[in-house]
Amino acid sequence: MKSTILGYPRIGPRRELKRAVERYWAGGIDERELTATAAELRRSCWRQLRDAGLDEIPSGTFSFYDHVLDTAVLFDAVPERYRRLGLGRLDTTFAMARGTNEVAPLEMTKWFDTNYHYVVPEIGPETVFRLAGRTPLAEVAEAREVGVDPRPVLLGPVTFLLLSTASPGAEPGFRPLDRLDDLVERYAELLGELAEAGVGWVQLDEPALVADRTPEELAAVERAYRRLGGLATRPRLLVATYFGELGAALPVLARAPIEAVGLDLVAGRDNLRRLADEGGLGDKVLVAGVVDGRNVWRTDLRGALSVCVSALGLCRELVVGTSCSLLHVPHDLDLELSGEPTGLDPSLRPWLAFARQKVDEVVVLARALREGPAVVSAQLNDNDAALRARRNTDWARVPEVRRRVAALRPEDARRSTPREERVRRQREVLGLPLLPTTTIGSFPQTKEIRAARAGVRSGRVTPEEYERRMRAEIDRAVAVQEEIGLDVVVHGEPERNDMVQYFAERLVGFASTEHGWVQSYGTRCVRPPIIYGDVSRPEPITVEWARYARSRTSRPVKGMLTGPVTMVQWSFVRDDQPRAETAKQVALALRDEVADLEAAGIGVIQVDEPALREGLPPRAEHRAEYLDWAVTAFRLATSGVRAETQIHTHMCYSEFGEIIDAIEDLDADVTTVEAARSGMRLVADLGAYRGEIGPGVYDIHSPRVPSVDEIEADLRRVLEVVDARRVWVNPDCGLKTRDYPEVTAALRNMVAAAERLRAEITVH
Ligand SMILES: Nc1nc2c(c(=O)[nH]1)N[C@@H](CNc1ccc(C(=O)N[C@@H](CCC(=O)N[C@@H](CCC(=O)N[C@@H](CCC(=O)O)C(=O)O)C(=O)O)C(=O)O)cc1)CN2
Ligand code: MET
Ligand SMILES: [Zn+2]
Repeated sequence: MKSTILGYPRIGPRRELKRAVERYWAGGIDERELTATAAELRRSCWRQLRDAGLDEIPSGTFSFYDHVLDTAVLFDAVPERYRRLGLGRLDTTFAMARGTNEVAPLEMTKWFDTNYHYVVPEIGPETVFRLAGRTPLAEVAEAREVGVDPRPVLLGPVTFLLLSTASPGAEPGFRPLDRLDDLVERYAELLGELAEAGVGWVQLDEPALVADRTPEELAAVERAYRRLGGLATRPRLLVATYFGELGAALPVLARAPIEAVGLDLVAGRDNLRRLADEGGLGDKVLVAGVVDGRNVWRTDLRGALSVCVSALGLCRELVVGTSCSLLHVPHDLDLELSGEPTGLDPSLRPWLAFARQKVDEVVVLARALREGPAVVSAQLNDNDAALRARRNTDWARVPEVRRRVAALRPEDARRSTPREERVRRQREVLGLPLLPTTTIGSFPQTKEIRAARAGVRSGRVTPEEYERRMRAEIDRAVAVQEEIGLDVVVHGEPERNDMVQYFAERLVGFASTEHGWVQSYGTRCVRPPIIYGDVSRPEPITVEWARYARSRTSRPVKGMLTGPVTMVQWSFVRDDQPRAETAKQVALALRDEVADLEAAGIGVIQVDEPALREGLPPRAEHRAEYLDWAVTAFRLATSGVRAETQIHTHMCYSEFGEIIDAIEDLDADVTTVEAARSGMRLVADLGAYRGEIGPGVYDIHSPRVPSVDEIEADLRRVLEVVDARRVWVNPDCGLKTRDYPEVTAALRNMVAAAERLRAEITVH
């Protein structure tokens, strides 16, 4: 009985990788220096896992940007337009991720239901799969240098193709999965080389199997693993699944000619029951994912042990593992300085485990199984005490918050005036032109803004000086918008470190970290807050900033909040009550903020819900329940306002169709969504949509400035489907990652495009 993890964070405990990559992009260091930093990070990670006593250590979980992109590059699935740039491997990879002046980047989308984004590979009939590099072998050699014989991790071929999109030139019926057999041959080649290098085990990740899959897709899984399992020389194969229940894919893997299956026993609690029903794994190894890779709570070790014990009879051998890669949790709890003003509350610390601590947990569990619980009794008792303290604490429960939630009535989640009447009244008070222009909220987070924030934390900048600088930033953002002629103005969010963390720091029930960084995409990271207790709002959060912005312009100012679903989804949530309950508490805190903004004369209020789609469960059977509480939470937050107050919401993802009814159900007056980055595909779903809608016409993820013609063409496509009186003109998302010069140029073009169209449309 051994211990393992499915993957480890790669940005480095101090975000060393982020800094190095961004310096490389800026021309500050060369490729040699960048790769040296990366190699050192990998080595120190392996040493740490080795010293922790982890039995089976993964390799190949490092990436400069994204592991799905790396898989595409490894198998040479590089679209011709990037190949033509004639760049080296690393720069080609970065060009695919970020674009260049000549070529737009590949699309990027959410990795299952997480806040991690992957780069979407483009696969067509023309793609020639070829083993274009030997990174997995090189990393094995590197790990061996520090005394670790690793288990290379590869994204499995089925998940890789299911996550890919058809290349633009492909015939309408083509699906990337059609290319499975060709791709599997290249995996076979790689497995052969790894075997030759003496690699004992390889992990193939197939998380796509926890979503609903067609019989045809399951047949593809069967075919792929029959082929790979049937190779004469190959390492033993672990097929790892995570983020939920395997369902019908479980028997397929159970009978495949592979040596081990990884099951998520945290998000997929039902996996074991199903496995028992199917008669177990036979002579296969089970990697039992009992330590949660998606949350930061300390594992209930005795509970996890009993899960493992109940699984012992279902497999030949059990390996204790994490439920998924630890990519989704911060590096190391020990980096948090408790007691400092910004630090983690010391009383929370014994309840928590970050990646490094989770490694210790799997090691302890494996020892307990191997040698009996007595040998780790000290750890088990310490764990009991921490869990007991958490259960019995009184500061996580606030009776007033609970009473308020219990007293909610259905009408609290309903606006008192029907949409049509609201539209009429809002039109009167706001007096906006046809095709009103606006932005999504944030303006560039400049170096100066971040330095000011770092300064006020360290005491080098006084709070008064900080406030003065933020007001100056608001002045700047407002002046730019007025000068360009945007109809609904925002304050620009300079005072926010992050749209979730900023609110979390000001709400009771949330804790924030100093170093708890988690990769979101590429070099961009977030510090997800920790919801440990009942949530309430001690005082107004955004009102003074909004009021200030309002005093600087005669145009309507849009107040800006992060919605309850997103606050929950992008935080580490408490696991002692349903998410729905937590979301209601957050919603009520936001409802008060909405009311205060309205009272301060802010007539347009945006409540962002970019995580609404992402939270959708992978299996259809769980979706209605999720959408029900998610929609209710949003409505609780927003429905307390007068008919004249215009509620906006914003979402930045492209798969709009699937949840369009739920979005309609939010009953927001205006919804702005991502569209440009995904080629305005969502327009197809808008036919039946009744609310006002702003499909993004400017892809903010790229430094490219869209031309007036381009924006106009995108708008025309929207106007073919949606009545002009319901169309707004805005970018895909906030502008915080961009610079002022490109933002000004792009917004100018956006306003010009709106003006051109207004001039030709007559509305009756
Ligand atoms: N939580 C969340 N999830 C999201 C999004 C989002 O905005 N928030 N947007 C979507 C895309 N994801 C994104 C995730 C992160 C960032 C982003 O810009 N992150 C910043 C960090 C933002 C932040 O927390 N900033 C802090 C800390 C900044 C910092 O690094 N400070 C320096 C010091 C700065 C200096 O002296 O100049 C340091 O601590 O070392 C602040 O501004 O205060 C980054 O990685 O660079 C953007 C998009 C989806 N998911
Ligand atoms: C990821 S959605 C971002 C919404 C937020 N209001 C912003 O503009 O940054
Ligand atoms: Zn957005």
